[in-house]
Amino acid sequence: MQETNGLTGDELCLGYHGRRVVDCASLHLEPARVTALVGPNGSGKSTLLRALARLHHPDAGSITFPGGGNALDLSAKEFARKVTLLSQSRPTPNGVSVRDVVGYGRHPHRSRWRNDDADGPRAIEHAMTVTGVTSMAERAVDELSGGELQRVWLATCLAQDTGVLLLDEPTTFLDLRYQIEILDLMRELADEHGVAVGVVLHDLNQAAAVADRIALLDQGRVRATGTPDEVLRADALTETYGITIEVGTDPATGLVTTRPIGKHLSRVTTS
Ligand SMILES: Nc1ncnc2c1ncn2[C@@H]1O[C@H](COP(=O)(O)OP(=O)(O)OP(=O)(O)O)[C@@H](O)[C@H]1O
Repeated sequence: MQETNGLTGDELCLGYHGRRVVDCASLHLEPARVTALVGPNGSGKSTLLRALARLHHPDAGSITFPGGGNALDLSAKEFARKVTLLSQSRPTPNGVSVRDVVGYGRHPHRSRWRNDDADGPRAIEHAMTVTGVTSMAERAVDELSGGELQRVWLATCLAQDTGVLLLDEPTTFLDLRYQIEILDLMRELADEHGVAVGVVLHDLNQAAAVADRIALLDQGRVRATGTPDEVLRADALTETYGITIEVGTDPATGLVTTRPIGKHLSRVTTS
């Protein structure tokens, strides 16, 4: 495991056009751990992740690597060798092949004047294999389905080969198989390669299953952080989401499970 993996946002204040949307939020992404950010729409998850990826400048607070190095001091290329973000939406280039888009991930590893990225071809092939896009390598990305494209962008991030991987709703658009494979991949990257993974997930049960730690955001504040058992509490979730959420234990796995209760359920619970 690389000891330099990991990233800490401390007391981050973030806003748009003077409107504060994240208020003194701290988030510690540990090496070899998956940290899930959960919370309602608009609670600030993407903004916080984007700030950690240096795509949103903080009004206050710090972003540091283990050992105290200031993430904001690095050049863009140095930073991109350490941290990557799979964002919710990226502009899709026209007529560019899947293999070439995945190759974009190697940009931080290439010098300006010559192609000296010896690990590049292996990293690109590996990233395409684990995301299941090898069979579409020569296709143009603008001809792919939403889920196929999501996997290509994930492959691009993996090819970047960073110690910190930030993923904003990576399972969106994906069918069940690829949702589960991406969760498995996150665990593998953390467990076998020591990567610090920070991931925004809406599915609380997926978060409980994959994450070592969960941060629950509520109106721009981190309401709770800890293990899934510590954070996924019925009272806190019900208050945060504004809907009754029951919490239990999955008898098959022993994992904490959550069940939002909607009126539609009365159709099956009353007869
Ligand atoms: N580009 C922007 N300009 C102005 N306000 C923005 C912008 N992006 C997000 N916001 C606002 O910032 C707040 C936090 O948004 P953010 O996208 O971080 O929330 P989120 O928790 O990721 O939400 P979701 O679950 O819907 O993706 C929201 O009130 C949102 O409307």
